[in-house]
Amino acid sequence: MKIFSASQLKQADEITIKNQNITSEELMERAATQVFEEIHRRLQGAQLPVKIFCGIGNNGGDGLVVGRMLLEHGYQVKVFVVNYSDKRSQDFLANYDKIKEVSNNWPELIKKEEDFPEINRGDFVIDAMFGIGLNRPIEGWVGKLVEHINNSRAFVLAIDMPSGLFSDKIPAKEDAVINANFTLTFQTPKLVFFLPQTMDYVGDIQVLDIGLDRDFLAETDTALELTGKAEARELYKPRKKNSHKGNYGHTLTVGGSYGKIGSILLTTTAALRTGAGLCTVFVPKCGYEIIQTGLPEAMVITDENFEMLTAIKTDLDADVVCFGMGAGRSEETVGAFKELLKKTKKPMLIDADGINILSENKDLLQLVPENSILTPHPKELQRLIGKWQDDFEKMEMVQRFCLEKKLIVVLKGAYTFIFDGTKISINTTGNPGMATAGSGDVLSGVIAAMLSQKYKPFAAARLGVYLHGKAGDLYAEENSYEALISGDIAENMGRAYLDLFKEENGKD
Ligand SMILES: NC(=O)C1=CN([C@@H]2O[C@H](COP(=O)(O)OP(=O)(O)OC[C@H]3O[C@@H](n4cnc5c(N)ncnc54)[C@H](O)[C@@H]3O)[C@@H](O)[C@H]2O)[C@@H](O)CC1
Ligand SMILES: Nc1ncnc2c1ncn2[C@@H]1O[C@H](COP(=O)(O)OP(=O)(O)O)[C@@H](O)[C@H]1O
Ligand SMILES: [K+]
Repeated sequence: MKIFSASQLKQADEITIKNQNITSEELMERAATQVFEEIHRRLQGAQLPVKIFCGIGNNGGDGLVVGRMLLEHGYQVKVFVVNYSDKRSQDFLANYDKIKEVSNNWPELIKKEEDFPEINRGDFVIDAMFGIGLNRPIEGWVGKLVEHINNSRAFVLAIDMPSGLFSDKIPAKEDAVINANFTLTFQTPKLVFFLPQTMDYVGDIQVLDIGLDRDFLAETDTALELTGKAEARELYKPRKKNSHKGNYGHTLTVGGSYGKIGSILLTTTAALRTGAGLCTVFVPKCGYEIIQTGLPEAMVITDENFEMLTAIKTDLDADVVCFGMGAGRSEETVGAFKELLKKTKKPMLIDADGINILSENKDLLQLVPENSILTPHPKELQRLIGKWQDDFEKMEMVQRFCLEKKLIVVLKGAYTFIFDGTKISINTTGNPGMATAGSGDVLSGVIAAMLSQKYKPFAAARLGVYLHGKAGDLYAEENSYEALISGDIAENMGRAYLDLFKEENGKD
């Protein structure tokens, strides 16, 4: 699913109005009807106090329409107009009149702090103050109202966006932003829903298809895309019946050190579970028995050194080399990595200590084969590219790094972002149970196996990250977040593949 910017969405609104020969008021009615239907489906007529806070722009207009429909369906509703200015939008005004026609329960104006209503914990609050039109921080008494709503601990549903969130920048620490439990957003999720600095404001997300012009949406290019089930399914390449293990590539996983052989064992197990044809592991001597016993399916070659990697001597012409997990950063290992880089020509997967070595020896970056994939977590990324002011600057810095070095970066997190210098793909699977030792090692094996099965690097990263998260989700559904250990992710790769082709009421 594409992620459009606020200006692209405004353009989409205009083109839709023109091409479908409707008024903007009709489009608002259509959008807000969807919001109403979703709320009605969830509340089922429950008589809890519903308090709707409407701004005076089109987000407020949506709130008025929802309020009217809830009143018509017998809900216990109070609509408030947060009257921060007199510049009411036309569609707001039209709906302001309409709500007065259906009930004597007219909207109440809020003009100052003294007008704030009481909000109780059991209330259902609808935030329709600001949407994608917010262009400066919420100030004065309106900011205080945001605080008042947040402090109430009522359930808060935001229409389109939580008020106070910008679509293209991070609010300052002191800015007032609604803390929503749930956000019903129009047509496309907004980028800020996925950024570490802003994702907590949004709560659960549901996207409502409000029928904006299909051609415009299809033809308009966006750098940003979400990878959900539909996209992952598109990326998947079925196996040919007439095939052999050579078709699915030979993966060489290189890593481990004394006390950290488990990491490379996890990586290689994951690579085999993801479909690598053959796997060879290169480890220090101390890893020999551990790997042979723990994973009889893999072949093992050992370094001359017992505890760490010192020279990666092998004639194997692997389809993909995956380096770094548990490798450590000793001088000898840095030297071994340098030699490995010199002789590797195909795109590699570099993780963990591999990334740290590159950060400490930036000259090695020029030896990394084009289109290789780096899989840092935020700390590793910072060591590699330096500090950023905020998540927007971080994205720019990563894209620049990818372009300059011709690399792909998989930035791991609650939402994992995949960068290739021009496109950014945001993953939708995964859960907090995956915040556990070794889940990154498993991811390296998964993506390496995708490369060995001849997926193009960007696709390999997208599908690999999606399936890795899905495997974690399927395990957690039955066993809890807490009990998940990283080996479970590898064990559940099979279910993640099968799930690609399961229908779930058309949703992914
Ligand atoms: N046809 C359309 O344009 C549609 C728009 N829709 C809704 O319209 C919203 C966008 O509406 P608007 O563009 O009217 O903008 P908003 O309703 O988000 O904001 C209202 C206006 O307040 C002003 N403003 C911005 N920041 C402010 C601040 N800190 N303090 C005081 N005033 C401030 C701006 O001039 C802005 O236009 C979307 O988020 C969505 O909810 C939906 O009804 C779907 C259709
Ligand atoms: N809260 C979360 N939600 C979703 N995925 C998560 C969460 N926390 C961690 N993950 C995933 O788990 C993996 C952790 O990788 P990493 O930090 O390298 O761990 P390790 O070094 O222990 O292997 C990444 O793929 C990341 O996206
Ligand atoms: K809102």
